[in-house]
Amino acid sequence: MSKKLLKVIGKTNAEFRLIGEGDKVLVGLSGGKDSLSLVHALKHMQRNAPFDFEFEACTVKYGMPDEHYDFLSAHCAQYGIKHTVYDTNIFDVSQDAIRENSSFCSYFSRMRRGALYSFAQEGGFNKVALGHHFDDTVESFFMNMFYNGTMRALAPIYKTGKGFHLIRPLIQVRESQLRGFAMDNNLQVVGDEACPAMLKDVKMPHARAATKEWLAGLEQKNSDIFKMIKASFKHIHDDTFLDPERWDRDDI
Ligand SMILES: Nc1ncnc2c1ncn2[C@@H]1O[C@H](COP(=O)(O)OP(=O)(O)OP(=O)(O)O)[C@@H](O)[C@H]1O
Repeated sequence: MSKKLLKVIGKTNAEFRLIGEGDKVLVGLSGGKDSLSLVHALKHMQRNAPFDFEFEACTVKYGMPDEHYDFLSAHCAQYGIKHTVYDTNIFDVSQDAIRENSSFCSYFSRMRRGALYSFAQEGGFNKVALGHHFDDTVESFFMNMFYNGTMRALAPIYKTGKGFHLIRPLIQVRESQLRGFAMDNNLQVVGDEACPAMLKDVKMPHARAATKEWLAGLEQKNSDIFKMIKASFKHIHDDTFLDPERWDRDDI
């Protein structure tokens, strides 16, 4: 893993106090480049950080036909990472739960999150880590603004109310850095074939793809744009908007 990538992850960990002494962390491992990078980054952190923590990985299996994660378990075993494939019937249940042409992405993501949380609770983990990166949070920010009418991004850490925190150690890493890591190391990654929606006759989510494309176009014209967005995410003047709750009336 490049020093630059590890430095960003270490800095994020310190800045938002994500993982510390005595933590027991469960990593949601899809097998995609992001969560695979995450387990390797945590392995590095475990060897080098001045604090001790435990972590293991869990892959939620949807119960689709031909859904196998043996190579992922073998990969984890090779690097001494404990990995569990958590069997669910999410795919079967979804046949009734999702109407044709309705939003499947949020459904599967919600169900998957529920399964991961159950596994975390059963195993006594105090943190659950996901592989979201900086491009994800920027896309979510603009999608929330353009399609949901809210200003929110993806939090680096939050308390779930289920007895553990959800953390995103890669939240300041660019997606291209993770793609580079996977390619440089010839990692076999799980792609879209692991997405249950691929087997269903439902609408594909265009909003994220469109937002990604829009941002890529902007970055082509101004290569500093993501640096500027990151700076702006750290300098929020929340009393300059139109939300009355953000105003301190005594101050005006
Ligand atoms: N089947 C799964 N089992 C466990 N965790 C998962 C699974 N699918 C996704 N996750 C977790 O949720 C995060 C966000 O999921 P999403 O589908 O948006 O992934 P992604 O952006 O394609 O990332 P990745 O490259 O890790 O698949 C992943 O990075 C991973 O930590």
